[in-house]
Amino acid sequence: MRQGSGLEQAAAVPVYVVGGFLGAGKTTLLNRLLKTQKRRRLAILVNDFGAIDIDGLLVERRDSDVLTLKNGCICCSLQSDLFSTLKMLLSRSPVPEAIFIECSGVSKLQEMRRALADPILWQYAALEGVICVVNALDVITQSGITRDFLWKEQILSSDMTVLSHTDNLGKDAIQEAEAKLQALHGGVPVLSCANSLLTHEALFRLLEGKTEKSFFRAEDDVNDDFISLAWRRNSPVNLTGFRTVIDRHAAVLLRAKGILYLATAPQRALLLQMTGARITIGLAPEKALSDPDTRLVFIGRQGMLDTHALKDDLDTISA
Ligand SMILES: Nc1nc2c(ncn2[C@@H]2O[C@H](COP(=O)(O)OP(=O)(O)OP(=O)(O)O)[C@@H](O)[C@H]2O)c(=O)[nH]1
Repeated sequence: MRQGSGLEQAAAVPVYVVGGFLGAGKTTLLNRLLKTQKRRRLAILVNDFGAIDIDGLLVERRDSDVLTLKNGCICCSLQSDLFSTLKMLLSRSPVPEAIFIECSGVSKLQEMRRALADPILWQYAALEGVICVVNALDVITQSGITRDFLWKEQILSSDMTVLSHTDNLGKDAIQEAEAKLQALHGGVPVLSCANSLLTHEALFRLLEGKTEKSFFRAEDDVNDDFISLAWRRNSPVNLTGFRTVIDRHAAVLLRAKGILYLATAPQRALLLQMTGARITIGLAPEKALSDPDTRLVFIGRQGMLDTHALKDDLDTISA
């Protein structure tokens, strides 16, 4: 076990980056990995693109440090916050045994690599691997996302891709998705969430054996393509009105998530998840109840999602 604090430690703390497009399943995968790491003292750094911390609520480890960097992207606008948070974690006593960083869905993973390759930082916190979570349904249906520069950048900058949303797919469809990803990013392991190989041991072993990545050049301003709206309201929301507003803007919403209090059950905090056309509303984690407001984040592309119109529409929903 690692002893001592911060700068006196003998070996660098391993850092794992979990990236992937909006709603791909990064938090879900992270929770799954963390469950298998119960005995280790971990620090988890979660980056939410929106101004409200939702992912911090959804990471289930209670006995670890879960820190959130919100309202921007750690690969660019929040890079200095990333450094100061890592520095703070490394100066704790005892230091964490591993650090997981969940990127926002619009983070460029090559930029994350570049940021974490700082030679001073590397002595204390060394990047062990970059995992990119990819929604298998997007790969199979070749949805619009697969033509997106950022979607490809994230895959091409990773050491390993993990296919999510495979649970409702047959074996052939999963193999098709794996083959398409291999064709895009040959030589890099593709694991499926539904695959029994996806144990933490297998995953970490694969990351340890990774080959050095060739440098993938990212365009500089990809993150400027995205825009978010953080919407808060201190009274419950009428579900029919809410659905009408969501339907009106659905075509340009890439992602929506957050905590919702409905007029029909104002005591119950609900978790809204919307990725593409798929919307689910379920019970929110208990810790969400500490804040009685409805708080939602909506993400879309600049020039397509009209955040002012969306806000105006949301504000008019009756209780
Ligand atoms: N059926 C199924 N649903 C999944 C899977 N992975 C994620 N989801 C669902 O997809 C939605 C988004 O999952 P998250 O884990 O929050 O995705 P994310 O990549 O962290 O999202 P952002 O950080 O907002 O980009 C949630 O409703 C999840 O329950 C999967 O493998 N199968």
